[in-house]
Amino acid sequence: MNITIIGAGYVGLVVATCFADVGNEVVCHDLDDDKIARLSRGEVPIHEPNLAPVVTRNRLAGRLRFTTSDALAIGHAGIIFLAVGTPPEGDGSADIDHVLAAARSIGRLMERPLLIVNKSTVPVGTADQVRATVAAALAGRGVDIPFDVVSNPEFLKEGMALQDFMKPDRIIVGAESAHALGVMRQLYAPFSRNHEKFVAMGTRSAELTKYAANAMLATRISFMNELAHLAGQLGADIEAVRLGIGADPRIGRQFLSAGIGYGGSCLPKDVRALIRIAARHGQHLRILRATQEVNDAQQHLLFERLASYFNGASALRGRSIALWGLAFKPDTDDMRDAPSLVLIRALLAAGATVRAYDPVASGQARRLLVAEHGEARCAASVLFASSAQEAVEQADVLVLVTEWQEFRSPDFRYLASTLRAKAVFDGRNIYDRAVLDAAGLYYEGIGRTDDRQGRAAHP
Ligand SMILES: NC(=O)c1ccc[n+]([C@@H]2O[C@H](COP(=O)([O-])OP(=O)(O)OC[C@H]3O[C@@H](n4cnc5c(N)ncnc54)[C@H](O)[C@@H]3O)[C@@H](O)[C@H]2O)c1
Ligand SMILES: O=c1ccn([C@@H]2O[C@H](COP(=O)(O)OP(=O)(O)O[C@H]3O[C@H](CO)[C@@H](O)[C@H](O)[C@H]3O)[C@@H](O)[C@H]2O)c(=O)[nH]1
Repeated sequence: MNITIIGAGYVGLVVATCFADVGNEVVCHDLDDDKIARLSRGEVPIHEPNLAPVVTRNRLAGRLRFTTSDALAIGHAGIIFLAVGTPPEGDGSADIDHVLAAARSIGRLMERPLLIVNKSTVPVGTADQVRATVAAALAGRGVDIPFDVVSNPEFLKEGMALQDFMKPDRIIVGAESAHALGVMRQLYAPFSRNHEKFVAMGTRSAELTKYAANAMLATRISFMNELAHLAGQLGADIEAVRLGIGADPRIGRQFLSAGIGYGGSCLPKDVRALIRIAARHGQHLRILRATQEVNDAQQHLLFERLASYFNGASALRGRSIALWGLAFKPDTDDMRDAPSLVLIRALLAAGATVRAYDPVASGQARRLLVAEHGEARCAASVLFASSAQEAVEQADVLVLVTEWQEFRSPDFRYLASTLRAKAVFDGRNIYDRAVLDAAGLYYEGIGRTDDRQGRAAHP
């Protein structure tokens, strides 16, 4: 089939690549000249494991093309996916301007019947708005060309995007016509071979399903983070509790890891957007508000622990804090809503300096911090190290922020010899207190047995 994807970001590029890889003729369109130029000459602008070779083989086979021309993109296919950004507005509502702008272009340029498939995460009722926008543009041209609008939210995770798309748990399709549903079934047949993954419903249910899924995931995380505080105070270990409850199939093992709060481009923004959607309908989503409140506090936890360890935030002035990991999770360079930024901002405000290392996200982090603090302040306060080892040299303490594979088994004796205050704060519970004790390092995790939580710990 001929398919067009509008938006070549973390989602659009993966969707375009995977559809091309199963034999479709795909055109991927973006407004960003630089992104399209890089993609057209074979560069993949995001860090996503295993994506680059699949982009390359499909590009070289001629099945995957990139363009900034909306006329070319819209003329290419009978199926057009919208995978543009839906960033948060000031009050947390999802901004669907990019979605509606793409819909207007389609209405202005389409010359034949179309299936318009929305993949962006959008408020309930957006499919109806897309339909109205396209219809208005057609009416403005004085033409009547049939089209359908389908909601097909995406559930891929960054860092695992290719396999999530190629082997999805479910394919949610909200459609109001049997014809649209039939085309979507055919399109997704290669990804749904071994068991039925296709779940058909109305467009509004599909739109809500996306928010409901992310809200549930966020709530599990906040629940575990809140429980971790209790575990720490009671002398229990949240990691043991996690294993214990995760063994119950009604609960399941995934998304129970306590840490420094959920971040990324989706969970924080989608929780806030769903709260706003409900508020507009007079509903106060109590559970979700608590989820967000716990998460906001959790993102500040490591700073509070550090302040407490040094006997007060004012004692952080002049301290050098090493950070391992900047991205909101491993295997991505995405810094959107990364908890590391909350920690860095607080450390800089307290007068500390930061030595940060991330295998791939340092460039994005630097851009964001320079935009916030200016080039000179950033250069004076944050060193972007080129290795994990360089980050800890001359640092007082180490904070593990992102659980990249390469941080899992460090030389603790080396850390004990190089860290001036000989302390490790583990924001992801990946280390074993006994091993650090043996190496002569002070250890604090999140809700671990014997966490002293910084109480007068530093001599
Ligand atoms: N990132 C994820 O893991 C993920 C997963 C599932 C769903 N989503 C949802 O998918 C959507 C896209 O997310 P993303 O992370 O890929 O965003 P992104 O910011 O990485 O990419 C969006 C792209 O759309 C382009 N764009 C904007 N308006 C355009 C227009 N009118 N025409 C052509 N291109 C246009 C931008 O230039 C950008 O390259 C969002 O609604 C997001 O919530 C994201
Ligand atoms: O047990 C856990 C699991 C995750 N996290 C944190 O939660 C955040 C989000 O992680 P994850 O969900 O793996 O990453 P995303 O790529 O943001 O994916 C989420 O958001 C996407 C965009 O909507 C959805 O498509 C995915 O299904 C959904 O998992 C990260 O900061 C993680 O560190 C935890 O703290 N504890």
